[in-house]
Amino acid sequence: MSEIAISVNNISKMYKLYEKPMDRLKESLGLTRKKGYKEHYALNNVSFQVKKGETVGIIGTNGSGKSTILKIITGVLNPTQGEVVVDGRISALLELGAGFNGEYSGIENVYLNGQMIGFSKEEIDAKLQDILDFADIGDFIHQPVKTYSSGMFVRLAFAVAINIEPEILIVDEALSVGDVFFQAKCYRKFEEFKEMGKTILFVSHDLSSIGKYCDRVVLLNKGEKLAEGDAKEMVNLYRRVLVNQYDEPGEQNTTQEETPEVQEEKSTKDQLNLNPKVLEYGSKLAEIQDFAIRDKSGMVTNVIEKGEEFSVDMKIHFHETIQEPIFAFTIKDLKGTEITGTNTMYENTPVGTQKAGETRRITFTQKMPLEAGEYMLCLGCTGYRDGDFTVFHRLYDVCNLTVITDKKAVGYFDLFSKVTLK
Ligand SMILES: Nc1ncnc2c1ncn2[C@@H]1O[C@H](COP(=O)(O)OP(=O)(O)OP(=O)(O)O)[C@@H](O)[C@H]1O
Repeated sequence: MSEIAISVNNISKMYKLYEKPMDRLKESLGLTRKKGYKEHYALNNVSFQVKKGETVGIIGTNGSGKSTILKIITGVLNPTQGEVVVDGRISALLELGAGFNGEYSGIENVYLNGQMIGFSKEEIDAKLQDILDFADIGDFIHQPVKTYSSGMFVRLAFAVAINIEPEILIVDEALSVGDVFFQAKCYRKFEEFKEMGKTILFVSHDLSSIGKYCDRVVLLNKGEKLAEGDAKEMVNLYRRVLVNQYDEPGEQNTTQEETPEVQEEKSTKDQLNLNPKVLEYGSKLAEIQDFAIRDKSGMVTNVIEKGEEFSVDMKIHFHETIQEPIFAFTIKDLKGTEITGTNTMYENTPVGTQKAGETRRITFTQKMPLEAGEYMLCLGCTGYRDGDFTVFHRLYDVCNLTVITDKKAVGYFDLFSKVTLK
């Protein structure tokens, strides 16, 4: 019996991107010899294997080809080149609701899905209760699925996918939808699956789950396999990709060798994943010209590990003499709630008088207590002029801050509890 559950061999997927819809029509009717399209490779010669019983993660930036490879493996999409060999019954959770018919009720869809994978009505009858219990969506199960919220959709799809006893489970991000309890239930099922020696292939942006569950990780970048290997190593490499610090082999670029000192001389903010729609506010008498988030080694990055030291720094140029400016940073969640933050006033760090034409660089260094997730960073320089509170410069949601961890906690932050047992 083969050791390999999934073998992806030199897979490429090319899309023709037409400049004008008419060009597509002309070509399909054979009316032109001119190539009116650009070739876009969603995947370019990608190969990897998944052994039976392994949990393998696929990571990569948006558009790197993660969903495309899963669709090709599950047969939803045909590759332009290459082949995929699968050994074992696959159950896949791809895009929301894929394989569901919106007009049918939840129950009808359970039967539809089961029969598509090759189960008889009797076999599905026997599994129905487990599916309904796992989905736990009450009477909605009798409603057409087009009336479901995305969370309900995922509950039902996941319940079907895992209760039909697949040998290979393929999941595309679905777990990020739905409430935390349901996610926890799904991850428990993941662990059960792993223990039963089943094969799991999953795509996620949640680097904590990748680190926790994957035996191995494939890192895709711009449609190509950049590397594959140990989860921690790949997550670290991915962090470099995220801040454009990964050099492709053969590129005349030395950023990978850069020390924090070399980075210092250049603009640091451009090494971060910046918000293109940053909102600015203030008189700009003092202007935030540059900033950075750094990990404990001093590397500029948007990704920080929970519990590790990190720093936020900014470079401020003073266009006018200002007495006692206040430098501040705030971390918000994606809903805009201020989670934490501080400033030089709260930290009892008097800044003194800054003369017109001067530039200062201020660094806040602290441990990251926040729970894994996505946050936004805001920066500010304020103060008092003639007794009135004045905003000199504020940058709202200037960049994202991703916190990763393989140690979970409940809620927004970790208490870092010490546990004693007597
Ligand atoms: N039908 C299509 N026509 C043209 N291009 C497509 C099509 N589907 C996908 N692509 C392109 O293929 C590339 C890979 O897309 P894919 O959805 O696999 O990326 P991904 O890594 O899953 O991204 P995300 O993290 O945003 O889900 C992207 O550049 C995308 O724009």
